[in-house]
Amino acid sequence: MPDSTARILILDDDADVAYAARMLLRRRYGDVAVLHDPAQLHGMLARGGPDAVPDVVLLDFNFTPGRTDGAEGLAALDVLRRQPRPPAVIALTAYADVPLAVEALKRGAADFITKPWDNARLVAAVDAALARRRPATDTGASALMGDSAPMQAVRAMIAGVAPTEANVMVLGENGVGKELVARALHAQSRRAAGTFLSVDMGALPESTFESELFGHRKGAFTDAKADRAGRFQAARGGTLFLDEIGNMPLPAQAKLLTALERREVTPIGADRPESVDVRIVSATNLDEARMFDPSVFRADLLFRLNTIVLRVPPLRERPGDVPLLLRHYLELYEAQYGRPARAVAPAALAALCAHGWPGNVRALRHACERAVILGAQADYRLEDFGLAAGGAPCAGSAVSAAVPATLVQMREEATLSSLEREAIAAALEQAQGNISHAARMLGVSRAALYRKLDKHGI
Ligand SMILES: Nc1ncnc2c1ncn2[C@@H]1O[C@H](COP(=O)(O)OP(=O)(O)OP(=O)(O)O)[C@@H](O)[C@H]1O
Repeated sequence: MPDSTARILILDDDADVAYAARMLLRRRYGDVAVLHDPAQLHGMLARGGPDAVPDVVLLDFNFTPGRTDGAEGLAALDVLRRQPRPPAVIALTAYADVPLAVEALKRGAADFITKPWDNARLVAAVDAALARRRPATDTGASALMGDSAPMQAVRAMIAGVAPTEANVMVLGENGVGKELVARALHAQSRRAAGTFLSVDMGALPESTFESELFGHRKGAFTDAKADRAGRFQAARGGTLFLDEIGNMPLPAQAKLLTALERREVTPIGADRPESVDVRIVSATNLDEARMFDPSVFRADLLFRLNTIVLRVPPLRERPGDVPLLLRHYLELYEAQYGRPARAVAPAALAALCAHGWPGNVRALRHACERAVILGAQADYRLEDFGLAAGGAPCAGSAVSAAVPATLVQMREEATLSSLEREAIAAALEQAQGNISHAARMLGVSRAALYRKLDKHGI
């Protein structure tokens, strides 16, 4: 498949060769640049920024007339391989020089091609190099399900905004899929091969905020036993997802603002700042009126973060997505628990589509898991999902009982782990999918609850 976002660089001193390669490749790939001298490569890399390093480099090995030892190309290859996100390099050699090609492969080239090349072979080599460099990701838009008009609009907006460098603020209630949207933005961006790092801003204690985000130097404070990179440095070249941004204390907001304004951070104990190249995607479940309240959020920080605002609609505004999501999560849990595939009874499906879903897709997911475990009929009935008509959990259902009551319902086969899982599910139900509230109910931090959600696959 041609990749219209791929960036290719041809580094060859022979203008005719470079022209021919460019004409061939620009029909398939987004951006095909040509340089004639390795010295120009240094200039390009020194400029920095996410576009400085291409995805694939077609690299000639001899530049000075009369030279055939390949040393200039090998030196350029070493420079490229030392980049934080090195491009895939395809060695071009005019001499069918096998020892040189082998040396290039040993030093990290992805492939080699001899000149004059076969067009189909060159395109295949570039495609293969790109595929290896961009790992397939299923956490992007494909995981963001829903064909309703509002979700199609969200997807179209992701596709439009992702390739830009604009900071994006994702707004929406708990459980609507804000993190999935952030991941899709990253997966469809030019930074896709870089890191996607998620930070729960609401859970960062004020005392360690700076060290967590910006890093510290050994000895900067009593516990600083070694240098430590912050999240900004760790996400270099990638996307930093600042989740629950609306829960940040005001002093922490001031520090974040300074970092974003200057595009540099100073680790605690360091005497000079470090520039950081990250794209910021942030998210909050606060509504816009709250975000514009200066006692909650600094306006100057808000304007830095919300260059683009992407609203993810609550599930009740897109009931057309409910059948697809039900099918997806029922099948997922049927497979996980080894239960037979069952259909949702028509009356139950109608009621589930009309349900308010206050905890949004996360609550639907939990309801599906409950139905798979507890459903005892040939098809799923409404009561299997543990929901009441208004959107609140059904009174008297096991998972909607208060957390301690759930814990008291000790069954013979119950393990500590299964009890923990039930307690978490019950707390999430009661908190209607609000992670902060559920964490408070369970007496753990949000970060700890997220770890437990991961552990239990919730
Ligand atoms: N459109 C969707 N398709 C499939 N699964 C979804 C979708 N939206 C959300 N989910 C699932 O719902 C759960 C919650 O999603 P996510 O964490 O992205 O929501 P959130 O808005 O970031 O929540 P919170 O505000 O509570 O952090 C996850 O299990 C996610 O996989």
